[in-house]
Amino acid sequence: MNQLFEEIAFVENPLYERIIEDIIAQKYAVVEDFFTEEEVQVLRQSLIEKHEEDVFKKAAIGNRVNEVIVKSIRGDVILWIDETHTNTAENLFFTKINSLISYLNKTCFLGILRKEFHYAVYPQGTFYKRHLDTFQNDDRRKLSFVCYLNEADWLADYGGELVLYLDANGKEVEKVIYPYPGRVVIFESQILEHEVRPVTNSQRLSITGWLKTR
Ligand SMILES: O=C(O)CCC(=O)C(=O)O
Ligand SMILES: [Fe+2]
Repeated sequence: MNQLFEEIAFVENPLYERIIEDIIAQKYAVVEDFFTEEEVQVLRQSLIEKHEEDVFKKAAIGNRVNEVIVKSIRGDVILWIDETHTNTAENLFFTKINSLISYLNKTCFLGILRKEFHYAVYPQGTFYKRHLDTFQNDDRRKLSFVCYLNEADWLADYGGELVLYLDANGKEVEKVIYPYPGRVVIFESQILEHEVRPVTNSQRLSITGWLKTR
């Protein structure tokens, strides 16, 4: 009876199915409609308010217990989001993230138990050199998630492209992704090297995070 109930309760989600198919086929997914336009606006406002409070810190490399700040590698400033003290914007963000996680765990047995997310601001001239999102002796990050919160009139020539380095039958190819507002990129943290190219115009805004096994 219980089992029957669970089978009826599972509703296929076309958006999540598309994300899963793309990640299986190409190790990444780019989604334009993960959040609604209003949600993107609310999240962007939340980032801007917190950034104005001057609580962002220079981003480090290495994990949280072993971090160093190296501006020649990355120049963004970040603020970790505490899921136990969320505002309305962060609440709606985590509602969607949690729904994705529960879907992934049900359909792909990914075993995602933890997550971590931060706001990020890349001031003009900053970048994040080519890297992998996993650390030595720490392979808990499974999927990387980025949502861009730039202004609606963000142009391709403002820089700040995310470049994924893909393998095409042994040959490396670049997948260039522009940080247009609302765009979400999800990719395999342990496989895809990537970089953020220098930002040439004002500042580049985003939320970045990781779905982790423990
Ligand atoms: O903002 C992006 O497009 C990617 C950021 C990134 O690679 C990171 O924070 O590890
Ligand atoms: Fe990264």
